[in-house]
Amino acid sequence: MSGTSASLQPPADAVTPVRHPDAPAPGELLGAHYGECFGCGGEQPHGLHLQARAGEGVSLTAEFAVRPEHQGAPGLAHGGILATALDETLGSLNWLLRTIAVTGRLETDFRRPVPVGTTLHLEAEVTAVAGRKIYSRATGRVGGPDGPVAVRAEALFIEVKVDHFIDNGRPEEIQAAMSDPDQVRRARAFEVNP
Ligand SMILES: CCCCC/C=C\C/C=C\C/C=C\C/C=C\CCCC(=O)SCCNC(=O)CCNC(=O)[C@H](O)C(C)(C)COP(=O)(O)OP(=O)(O)OC[C@H]1O[C@@H](n2cnc3c(N)ncnc32)[C@H](O)[C@@H]1OP(=O)(O)O
Repeated sequence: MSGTSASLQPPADAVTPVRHPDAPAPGELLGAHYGECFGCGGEQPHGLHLQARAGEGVSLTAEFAVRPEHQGAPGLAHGGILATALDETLGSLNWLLRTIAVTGRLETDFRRPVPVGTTLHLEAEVTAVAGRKIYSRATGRVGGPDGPVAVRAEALFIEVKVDHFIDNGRPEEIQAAMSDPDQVRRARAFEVNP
């Protein structure tokens, strides 16, 4: 990684991340955090349909199948779409901490082009936690889970309360989400983070 900015360096008092005891077991699919999510939602026809699987510790893997609708240059994935795949993968890590958090900063390196028709094999881990700040990194490989690195990212996520979404989201979608008891129960349970 070249030239990561200072705000992505954990402070001296940062602690090692701790996997929540109720986190999905290694190998288990995490499932979508919201059905309409562009990154992971099964009900989002335009989305990436990324599926993340819990790894050991506070890590996970995910796969992104690059389709023709993801092109930037002819036959190649758009860089912003690849950044989205990285963002979603990194965001999914917070599930293992049982913390609700949003992306504050995302720095991405694009090292190799990613052709349409290939699968991007992603892996991500939380590296440190300092108060509400969650530091993480991810890589995406082509040609298999051990293939060459095509993209890399480092990120800072910031923990938020459920009210972050209620206060800022569009009322239509918030009302729909709040009428889904599973969504509300899960979000509130994560907020308490016992
Ligand atoms: C019932 C309804 C249910 C709805 C819930 C549904 C589902 C919920 C479940 C999970 C969903 C969660 C996330 C989705 C998961 C994956 C999707 C991919 C992730 C995303 O796509 S997510 C969207 C993009 N994301 C944003 O939409 C964020 C916009 N943003 C803000 O909303 C604010 O900006 C916020 C909240 C981030 C902070 O605001 P704030 O007022 O709470 O706190 P503050 O500003 O004090 O920052 C605290 C400390 O972080 C440092 N800090 C902040 N930002 C920094 C930066 N950029 N660089 C370096 N340091 C930074 C400060 O410097 C300070 O540091 P210090 O404490 O040392 O002073």
